[in-house]
Amino acid sequence: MPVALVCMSHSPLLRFAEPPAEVRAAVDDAFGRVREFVADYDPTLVVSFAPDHYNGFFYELMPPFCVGYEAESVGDYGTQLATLDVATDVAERLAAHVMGHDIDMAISRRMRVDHGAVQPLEVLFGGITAKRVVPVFVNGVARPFTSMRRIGQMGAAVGDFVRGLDERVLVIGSGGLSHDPPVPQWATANPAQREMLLSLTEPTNEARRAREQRVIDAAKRFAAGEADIMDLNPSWDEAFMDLLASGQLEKIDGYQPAEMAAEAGNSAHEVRTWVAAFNALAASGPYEVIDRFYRPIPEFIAGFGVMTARVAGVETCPR
Ligand SMILES: O=C(O)CCC(=O)/C=C/C=C(\O)C(=O)O
Ligand SMILES: [Fe+2]
Repeated sequence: MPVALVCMSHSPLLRFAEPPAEVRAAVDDAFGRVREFVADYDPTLVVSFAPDHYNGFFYELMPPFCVGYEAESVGDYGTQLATLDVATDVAERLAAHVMGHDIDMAISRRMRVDHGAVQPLEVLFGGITAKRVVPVFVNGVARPFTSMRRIGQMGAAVGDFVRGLDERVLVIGSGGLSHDPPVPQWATANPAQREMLLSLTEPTNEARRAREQRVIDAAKRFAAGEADIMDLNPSWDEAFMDLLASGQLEKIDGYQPAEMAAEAGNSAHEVRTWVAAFNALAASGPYEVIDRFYRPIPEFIAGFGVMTARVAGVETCPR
């Protein structure tokens, strides 16, 4: 059955920063095109590969990837607070399928997702309960990271399952590209931050707002050239998107975590979701990229990209 793909950056600053009008218009334009692509395709099921930012997954127990059988959002950065319409039966079968193909997929019967998973659903569907979804967490912030090759294999195993479904599946990859927002790192975290990184202690509204304000303030300083965080790396981003567009996914297998962080920032590991999504699509055959957008947007602390793709030669549009 048909498979289509949307990969897109997310940003906690989407509602809290004002890039130059021309940049905001270009992003809105790209979002408009991707919405049109998805509306034409009219998926019956979404498989969403998304990272988390210590709102649902913590160092107490940090899997490289995990399928949610049930999921609720935490409502961070003004995103929707709701229970997702998880296709539990499909999620269970997906986990069993990939585990049967030697991928040690973790599962959660009570997954929490944050803006990383929620924003694409909001942008594409106007809300997070609009479509049946299978959420797949992919660790993109917490060292150590599994190899990029393994992420590709996981994505391919998911894609192998998906192509056997009697559904119109949209795979989403959320996050990336080059960026280095102020997500605490265990090695340099203070005791209070380590407590936060370790385990879920439900933050008060006040604590959550303070946590968010720290990121919003950092973005303002970054856009003014005053923040002590890594620059965006448009050439790294374009080279990565070139590889995805070329179909040579195996060339991404060799990306090394330390080099990724050094060249593109600590949160560049979120591109793992894109790699999983493209490999899932590629399991259905050679694909073609339909649309590609990229802008380095310091106000969002993000090399901000959007790509859409579908299996080549297969008419995914019902009209
Ligand atoms: O609250 C914290 O300390 C974590 C900060 C955070 O959530 C930052 C998120 C950044 C992104 O999602 C991103 O730029 O991809
Ligand atoms: Fe993120």
